[in-house]
Amino acid sequence: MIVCEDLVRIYRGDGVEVQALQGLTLRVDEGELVAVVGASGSGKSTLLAILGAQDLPSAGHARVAGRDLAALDRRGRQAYRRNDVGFVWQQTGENLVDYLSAAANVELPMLLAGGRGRRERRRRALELLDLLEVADLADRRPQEMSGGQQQRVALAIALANAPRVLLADEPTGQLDEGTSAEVLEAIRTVNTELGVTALVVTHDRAVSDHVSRTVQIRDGRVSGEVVRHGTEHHLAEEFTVLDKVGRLQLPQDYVERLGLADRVRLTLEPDHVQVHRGDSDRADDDTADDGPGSRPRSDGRHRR
Ligand SMILES: Nc1ncnc2c1ncn2[C@@H]1O[C@H](COP(=O)(O)OP(=O)(O)OP(=O)(O)O)[C@@H](O)[C@H]1O
Repeated sequence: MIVCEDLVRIYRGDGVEVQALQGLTLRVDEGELVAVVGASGSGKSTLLAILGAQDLPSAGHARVAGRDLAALDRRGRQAYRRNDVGFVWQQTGENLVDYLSAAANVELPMLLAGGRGRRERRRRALELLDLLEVADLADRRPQEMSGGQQQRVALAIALANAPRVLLADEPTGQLDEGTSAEVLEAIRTVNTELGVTALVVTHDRAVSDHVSRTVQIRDGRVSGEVVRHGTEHHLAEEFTVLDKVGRLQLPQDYVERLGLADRVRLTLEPDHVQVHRGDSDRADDDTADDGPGSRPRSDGRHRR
């Protein structure tokens, strides 16, 4: 449903060049709920602006719901943004028109798209508000709601025209921890109940608890992925750069988690290299048939 291939976005200005995306590749299947997590400045908003057809990549391809975003003209972009994707932004106030009730806010995108009568618009608005557990607030205006309630209404607005894809930029950025968890669960509800493919962009790593897959980005490219099985988190892979002389930098969380320090032990396997703590036991110490070129023991002494 979402395919990004080698996306590059370079901002130029005042003789300075910023490479916000540096070859980002990402696939999200239909019906998936995926989080993109990265520190400030890692390129999250740039990615979302491209996926939202508000910006174009300097190089690479982006396809959403079967549409090549670079090929859309102005009308095509408008239709895409109105019908194919729904957005939720960080600023709770930005998602809602402050002088309209929650229900009228949800009806507005349907009114702009045309095709649905007044009763049908109202029926759908109430149905969506009900799914998001804010049906009792249908007649309230934004300032009469909490931040979490506003984000639930914002989700209903984003889904009003039944988009195939939901894009959320830091949807919990202004909320406390508990409310954030509730809003992320609400996104999960619409993902499972309506089958909408959802991409949530955030700096909050706790999002991994609420999505099936978390993609990490660093310096404008994908640096790793966490896949969730039930309550278990499995770090699927992490990418790093090997320099010309063979040095590589291990991710800090790997170093901390495994207590790697100073001297580490490398073992060459047929198709990969393992990295162990320098003081760890060698699994094969007792069984290995020491051939020529015996390796140093973990205590630094040679076997023979
Ligand atoms: N219009 C622009 N002109 C120049 N540089 C920009 C522009 N927009 C973003 N950048 C730069 O591109 C890089 C990526 O920015 P981006 O906003 O995508 O990051 P982000 O991960 O969303 O950060 P945050 O979490 O702080 O919003 C940053 O170095 C930023 O300064």
